[in-house]
Amino acid sequence: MTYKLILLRHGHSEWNAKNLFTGWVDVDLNDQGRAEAARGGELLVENDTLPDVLYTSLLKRAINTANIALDRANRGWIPVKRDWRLNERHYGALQGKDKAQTLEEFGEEQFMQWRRSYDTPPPALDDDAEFSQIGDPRYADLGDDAPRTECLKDVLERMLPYWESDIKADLVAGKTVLVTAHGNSLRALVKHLDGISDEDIAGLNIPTGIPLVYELDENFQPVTAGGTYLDPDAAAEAAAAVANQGRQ
Ligand SMILES: O=C(O)[C@@H](CO)OP(=O)(O)O
Repeated sequence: MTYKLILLRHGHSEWNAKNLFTGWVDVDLNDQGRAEAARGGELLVENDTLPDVLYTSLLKRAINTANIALDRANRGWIPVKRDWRLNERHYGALQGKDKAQTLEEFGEEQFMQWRRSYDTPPPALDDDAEFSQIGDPRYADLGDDAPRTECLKDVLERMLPYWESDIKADLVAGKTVLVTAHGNSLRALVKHLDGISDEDIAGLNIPTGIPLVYELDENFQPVTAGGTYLDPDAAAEAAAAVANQGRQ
């Protein structure tokens, strides 16, 4: 008995294209992102990997990616659960900042520590800053616990309880689960599934719009380490592009 989990990072967003740190800012997909999402849906069909239930973050780039992909797979009718715990990492005071300018201003070491270290969050974002989410009704239940910045460790800690309580329960019920989320929230989940060390996770980048399928054994261990991208060549190329952001 194995479980099937599909991870899908949203397609390119307007801010990916502008090379801005995004985090919890609710930017939409651009045309490239919508095309990637549609291709993601086709890959699900071509590989006969159709989800029974969908999980998304509360951010429209993930929601719309899932809608487009599932529509293409004629699967728009499956039940949906959304939770802030699948949101992108809150990027703190870097939200809305240009990645290339940030690299230039702070240097490679600090830039990469903020982007990819496991436990160093960027400086916190002020509540009255332009790109703050404080006061956004979708996070009202969080009250004062709403994050003002997060490192990957924080993302893992807020995401894992939801994985345990909800997502795993659907897998155990025999459902093929699609999680449509973000570069860093999916890195956190992959770190957990594959048992990647705090150091090695820095080198892992998730490409946009390409389904990553995990077959998990009864202990939720991946049958194939790292899962299987439904288009491995495109995934390798796109992951390298993510790694190089800020440098073009
Ligand atoms: O800006 C962001 O929110 C993320 C994902 O796009 O960027 P990075 O890959 O630099 O963590």
